[in-house]
Amino acid sequence: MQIDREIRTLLKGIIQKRKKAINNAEGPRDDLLGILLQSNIQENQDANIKNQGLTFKEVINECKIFYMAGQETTSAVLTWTLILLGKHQDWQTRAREEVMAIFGKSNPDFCGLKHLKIMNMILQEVLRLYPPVTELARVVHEDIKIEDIFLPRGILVNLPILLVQQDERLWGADAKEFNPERFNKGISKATGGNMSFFSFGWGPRICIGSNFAMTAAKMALALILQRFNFELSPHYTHAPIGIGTLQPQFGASIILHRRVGILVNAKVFLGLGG
Ligand code: HEM
Repeated sequence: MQIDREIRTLLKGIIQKRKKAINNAEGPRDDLLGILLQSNIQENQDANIKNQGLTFKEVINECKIFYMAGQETTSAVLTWTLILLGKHQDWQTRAREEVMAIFGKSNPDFCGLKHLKIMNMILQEVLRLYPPVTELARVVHEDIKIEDIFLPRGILVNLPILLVQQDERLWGADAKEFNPERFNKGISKATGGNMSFFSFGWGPRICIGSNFAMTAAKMALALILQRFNFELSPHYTHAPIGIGTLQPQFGASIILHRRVGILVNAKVFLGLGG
């Protein structure tokens, strides 16, 4: 695959540059790439810890995973949030009022983000309706019976996140509608204790970046809400498609109206399609 080759070449260049900097006692060592490389350097230097550190290939793979798992997913959530808030102006207003009450015109900070309850409800609802990862797969390693379902060893089980999270039997008649209010009293109240909301996965392999992703999404959204009113362009066509992550197939045209001073209109194009 050409894209894979290109990504690897690109990453190799970045990694080798950093490795050189580390060898010359320059550049940070305590960020993610620095830590991964430290492990690779030890693997190469110390024969006693062979196979305990990361090989160069593994460092490249980790960088790839973190980019794909971290960047694509969070940007997809932000895209869907802008689409939904562009459509549901009442929730956009509520979110902005909350942001202005907490931060005013100051830059949002980490501490204040924790108090954004309405925004949290909105993001949960976006994650429920448009989970960036739409399904998970698990291989069954030994025969197992779950209630009256028998799963033989070796089969592949698909966990359809998107379908479960829009199932009327679990979420009620308005399951397919955008209603952040359902998360007003938290996730367990919204799910009624069912395992019906797992956009970040579940169990031992649950997403390790979920808090980081929520913080990044809240920060970006707070900055946007402070500065712009926005609406969906009349040209927007609703067509979610799963390619790696769940994306708006024809992109998301959003019309921004600057909030300070004279209103200045700007159009941004998010997601796929152009
Ligand atoms: C809204 C954003 C995100 C969503 C919806 C999401 C979703 C998921 C899901 C569903 C899994 C579980 C995969 C499985 O069980 O097979 C997962 C795993 C993972 N996520 Fe995220 N993720 C997000 C953001 C991030 C961020 C920001 C990072 C890193 C900075 C990250 C890093 C990872 C990693 C490394 C794993 C693999 C964990 C393991 O296998 O033990 N994710 N993510």
